[in-house]
Amino acid sequence: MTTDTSPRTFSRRSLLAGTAATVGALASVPLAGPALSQTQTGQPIEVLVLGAGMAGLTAALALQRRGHKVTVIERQGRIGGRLLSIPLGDGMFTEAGGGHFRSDMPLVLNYVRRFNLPLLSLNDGLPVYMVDGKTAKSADVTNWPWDLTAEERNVTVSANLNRYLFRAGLDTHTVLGPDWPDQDLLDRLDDITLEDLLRPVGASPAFLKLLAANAGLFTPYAQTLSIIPDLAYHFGDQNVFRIQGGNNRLPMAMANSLGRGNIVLDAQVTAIDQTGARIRVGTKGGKEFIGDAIVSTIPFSVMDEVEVTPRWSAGKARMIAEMEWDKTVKVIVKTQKPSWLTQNVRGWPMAGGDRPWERFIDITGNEPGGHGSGFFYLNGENADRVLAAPRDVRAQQVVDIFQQDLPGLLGDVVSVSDFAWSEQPWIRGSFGSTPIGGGWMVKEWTVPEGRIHFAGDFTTLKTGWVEGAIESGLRAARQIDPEARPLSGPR
Ligand SMILES: Cc1cc2nc3c(=O)[nH]c(=O)nc-3n(C[C@H](O)[C@H](O)[C@H](O)COP(=O)(O)OP(=O)(O)OC[C@H]3O[C@@H](n4cnc5c(N)ncnc54)[C@H](O)[C@@H]3O)c2cc1C
Repeated sequence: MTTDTSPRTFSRRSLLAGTAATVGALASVPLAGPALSQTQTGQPIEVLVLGAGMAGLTAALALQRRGHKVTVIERQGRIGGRLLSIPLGDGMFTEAGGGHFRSDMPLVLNYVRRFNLPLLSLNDGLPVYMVDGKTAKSADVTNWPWDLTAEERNVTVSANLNRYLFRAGLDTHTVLGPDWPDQDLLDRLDDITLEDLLRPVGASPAFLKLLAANAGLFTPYAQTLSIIPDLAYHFGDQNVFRIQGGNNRLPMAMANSLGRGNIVLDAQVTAIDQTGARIRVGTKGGKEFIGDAIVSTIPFSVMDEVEVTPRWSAGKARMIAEMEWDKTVKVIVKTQKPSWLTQNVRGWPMAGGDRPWERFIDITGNEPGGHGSGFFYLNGENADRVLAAPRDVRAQQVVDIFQQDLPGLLGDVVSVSDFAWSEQPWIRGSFGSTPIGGGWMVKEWTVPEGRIHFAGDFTTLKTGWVEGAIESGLRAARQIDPEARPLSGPR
């Protein structure tokens, strides 16, 4: 067995199709080797990091800084995972994955600052809603045509939500803390949907529909535990940013800092064996790596393609099998101008409704180029409908429905395309989240499996957010070396 750490080029390549599934069944074999891989002797060890997304790169940098030898093994021919920027021409970029950061994301912003990356400012939402066949602008709050209660009238969706969360004993600040939730809250929020939480404290069905139009149609039916941090980001802070030239510049900067020779691309991990004194990792192309500890950021949605020896413990096998993954299709639109601004409509989101287009997000902000830029966000049945349509027309169909519903809002459309997350073989989904009653996973994902430590935004309640990915990478690094730190900024 050899450890291959030879430098690779970072060229894009077509994605490999998945291998035959090798499902890790319930464990019957006890794990060999030490329970934790941390160097009790204080000596540097060799760590294999699986996945070159934000979680993996965070862990790798933090461990390298402590003197450990780190090799990042990445399935794709590119760095960044779900930070994936796509050029739109005229110097503009859109984002297939992570699209924006907020000023209440200290870990992300500190890395952005550390690498001196320029930020664009975006507008937060001043949307138009189309719900139950009725249309109203968010700005015209006094004239909303829906059957809201007296106390829900004349205030925004955000203000209503924050009031209801307060009544339910929550708020959009505390829930973003690293130690949230405590056991009592976890037990309370585990078995209920957001609707179950908000209806008893006064939320009307009409308000819940508007909330869904703003935050995604799945929102009222999601498990409260996993949706609350998501709502806290969307409704707790109004300062929205992205990186000029593409959010993918952040993981690229981290990869450069790590040293490209420490990252092996086009290497799909298919086997992990930790029965021996050292861990062995095999890839689809026949490469083999040896190390003392693993940080795995491989999304659980594709973990069935990895053969682990010994098999996963019962808890890990159940968590991997039961975590729920969204599909999410983005329909990407470039327009001649951001003409919606003249109609007093803008931002994240710019339009929301119970329509097949679901939500349009305006990410133009102060990006140079002069054009308008945005994307439709489609999940669940809306994503299914797009995915079932012929590939060459499916994105345009979404735009056509929107143009009929809200004529003139987009102005002249220059280009339309789509990006479907369920079609990416390296993840086969967009966001992983805990199902109703899945609160037990919150502890499970923090417990290492022998010498394998888990990271990835899906191993946090900040799933679907880069802040969660970074938090998880630091957690895994500290399990290996308690002194591991980010490059700068808060712990
Ligand atoms: C549609 C969408 C919109 C989003 N919007 C936002 C947003 O506005 N703001 C925000 O902060 N976040 C957003 N996010 C979330 C953000 O993109 C993620 O939190 C973050 O990029 C996840 O990083 P990660 O390292 O945890 O996982 P990933 O980036 O998924 O990294 C996992 C890596 O593992 C690799 N891998 C998979 N299998 C193997 C294998 N067998 N062997 C080796 N490597 C493997 C993958 O190729 C990938 O590079 C969005 C995500 C999506 C999908």
